[in-house]
Amino acid sequence: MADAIQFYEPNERYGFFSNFSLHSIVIDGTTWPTVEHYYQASKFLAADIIARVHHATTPEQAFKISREYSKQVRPDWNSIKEAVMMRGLRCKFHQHHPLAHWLVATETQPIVEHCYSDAYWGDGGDGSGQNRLGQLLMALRDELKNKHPYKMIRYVDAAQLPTQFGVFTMHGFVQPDNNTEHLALTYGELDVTKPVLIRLHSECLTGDALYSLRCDCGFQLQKALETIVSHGSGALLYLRQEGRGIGLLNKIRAYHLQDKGADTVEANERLGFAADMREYHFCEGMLHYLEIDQVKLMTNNPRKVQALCIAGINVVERVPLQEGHNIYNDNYLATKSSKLRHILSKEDGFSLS
Ligand SMILES: Nc1nc(O)c(N)c(N[C@@H]2O[C@H](COP(=O)(O)O)[C@@H](O)[C@H]2O)n1
Ligand SMILES: [Zn+2]
Repeated sequence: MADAIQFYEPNERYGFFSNFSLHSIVIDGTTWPTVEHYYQASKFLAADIIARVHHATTPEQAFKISREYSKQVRPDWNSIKEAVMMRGLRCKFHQHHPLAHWLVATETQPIVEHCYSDAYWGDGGDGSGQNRLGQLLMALRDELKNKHPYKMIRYVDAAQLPTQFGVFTMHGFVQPDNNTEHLALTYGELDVTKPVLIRLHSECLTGDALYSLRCDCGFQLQKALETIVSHGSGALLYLRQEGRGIGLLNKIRAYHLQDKGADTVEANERLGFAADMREYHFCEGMLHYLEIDQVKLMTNNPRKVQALCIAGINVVERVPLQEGHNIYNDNYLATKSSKLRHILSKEDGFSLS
């Protein structure tokens, strides 16, 4: 059996599982500062007691106040307390998207509230308790894992990524249907109440890492990261769709055909592929994790704009990203413009040599 995750203090690694973690929830139009406030207040029918618990300054206070009124707990409490707790948990995890992704990321690990003072919700400290809170969290995990968007993308972990432009946070994901690994690089505090500056960047090993002049990818990647840093915040989704989705070795085959005169679309087609094999549906899940639903999108590619719109993301602005035009990618960019409908305009600095 996988190692159990034990949680208790809200400031520890898995502290977000605690009902004392500072994640507010909205239930029937009322905002509760924590699940603990909601759970403790639900024990009572008297409006003045509910209000006192509701307005407690901390979850610890909410717990303490509720104990003061232990004689006035509603008579049916024992029969409804699990449902109340589950409702609070569902609201917390549905209303704070990263928490839900972190919960699903624990896969099949047992989740245990390690608590000496509680043998009902917790494990009683020695493992003899019922761990009902851990059980409900695992039940919620089972509910979520096969649902949209957790089915299309799985969050795995995050770490710092210092770059020459600034220090980003790198969030790792896996696409379960084909095991492809993707990244989201975020910079600064994302204010998701406003459109977030983002880039969907498809992997191009040759351009991004090997300084190729055959395309514009490396230049666009650099410019996008620089722009995000100078803007103060934003996100770059690095999508592992090498070669417009045909893979690196097929891209070499396509380049070979282009060396013999084919354009970038003809080369793909001669190899038996569509001009562009990429899909973007899973980006919706990555943006869901980041709680982004409105964006300013850095791209020249209308398919990326369209894909986000289909995914329900509000693309309030397309920010042109015309970078790295040179004699080696002149024909490539011209074909991107004429056949793949990339928006490359004179006003934004594009002109064929
Ligand atoms: N299949 C293929 N043929 C070429 O000639 C190419 N240069 C590429 N490059 C890939 O295109 C993607 C970037 O295009 P967008 O600017 O995002 O439309 C990226 O996956 C490159 O590897 N592919
Ligand atoms: Zn490229």
